[in-house]
Amino acid sequence: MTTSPRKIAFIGAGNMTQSIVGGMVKSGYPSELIYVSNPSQPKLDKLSSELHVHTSHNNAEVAATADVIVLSVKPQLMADVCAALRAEVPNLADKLIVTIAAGIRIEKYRQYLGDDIRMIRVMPNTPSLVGKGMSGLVADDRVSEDDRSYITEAFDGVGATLWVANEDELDILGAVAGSGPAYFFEFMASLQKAATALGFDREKARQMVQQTALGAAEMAIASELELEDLRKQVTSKGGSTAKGIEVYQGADIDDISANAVKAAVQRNQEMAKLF
Ligand SMILES: NC(=O)C1=CN([C@@H]2O[C@H](COP(=O)(O)OP(=O)(O)OC[C@H]3O[C@@H](n4cnc5c(N)ncnc54)[C@H](O)[C@@H]3O)[C@@H](O)[C@H]2O)C=CC1
Ligand SMILES: O=C(O)[C@@H]1CCC=N1
Repeated sequence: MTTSPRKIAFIGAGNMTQSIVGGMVKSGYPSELIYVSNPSQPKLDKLSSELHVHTSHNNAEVAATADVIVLSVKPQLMADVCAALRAEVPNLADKLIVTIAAGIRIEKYRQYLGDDIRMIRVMPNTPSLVGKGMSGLVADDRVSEDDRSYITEAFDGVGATLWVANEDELDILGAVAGSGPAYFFEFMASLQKAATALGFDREKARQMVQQTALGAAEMAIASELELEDLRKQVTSKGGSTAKGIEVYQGADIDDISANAVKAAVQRNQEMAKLF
């Protein structure tokens, strides 16, 4: 790391923490500087045996030890978890507080943790586990340049980072990239089912789908062409792809994606009010 190493504590060891911590350790973040707390033991066992990070059942203990606290519990638990941290951890204002929870606004965390906290909201996604994450970030105006560089570097280690202008944009980024892996897996599973329905076994169907998804994503990254033009390169006039694409366009795939993203943004906004 080019920024000074810091002790970082994850509160909650669920899917997203496992992905981020796994990716961070793989990218060279020192595991002895990573702390994770969770109520149940099995997830902690996996983290300590495979990644050699510190683990605990005690949120306040790991939070007190760390310079950076990453709040990684479900939004509906956030108020209670923060209340306990506020009661039990001294000098919260001296630490950088990061949250990966969807929806909940920085203003709300000030109510939960104190008006003097400094905070960064990160919206990551699960491909962080394999170093291909996409994380959106937004900070309050108390966060220093060094804090920004530190957290950018930590999340660059597990993929790409994109700073957004405000929390409304983070809700949109979350609906596209945070939730996005689920949309792609849904689509991939549907293609797998289509191939198995025509006689392929699941394994072979999966191989052809996942390799094609990887190839398409890598081509999109490598190319300066518009995505639409890359699509056209595959679609020979009078050929087979044109027939397949006609079916997707007939079902108005643009409309489906627009509605999916709007629904997810709306839920982020609801969670901001609820939790
Ligand atoms: N899963 C995803 O793809 C993404 C999730 N997020 C956000 O990440 C956060 C966590 O989500 P997931 O990891 O998917 O959820 P999860 O349910 O897999 O993990 C939450 C973890 O928190 C633990 N937990 C419950 N009560 C606790 C407490 N009092 N103290 C400490 N830990 C406690 C649970 O045992 C569980 O291991 C959520 O706020 C979500 O909005 C953000 C982006 C993507
Ligand atoms: O479904 C959720 O609420 C979280 C946020 C983005 C992905 N998972």
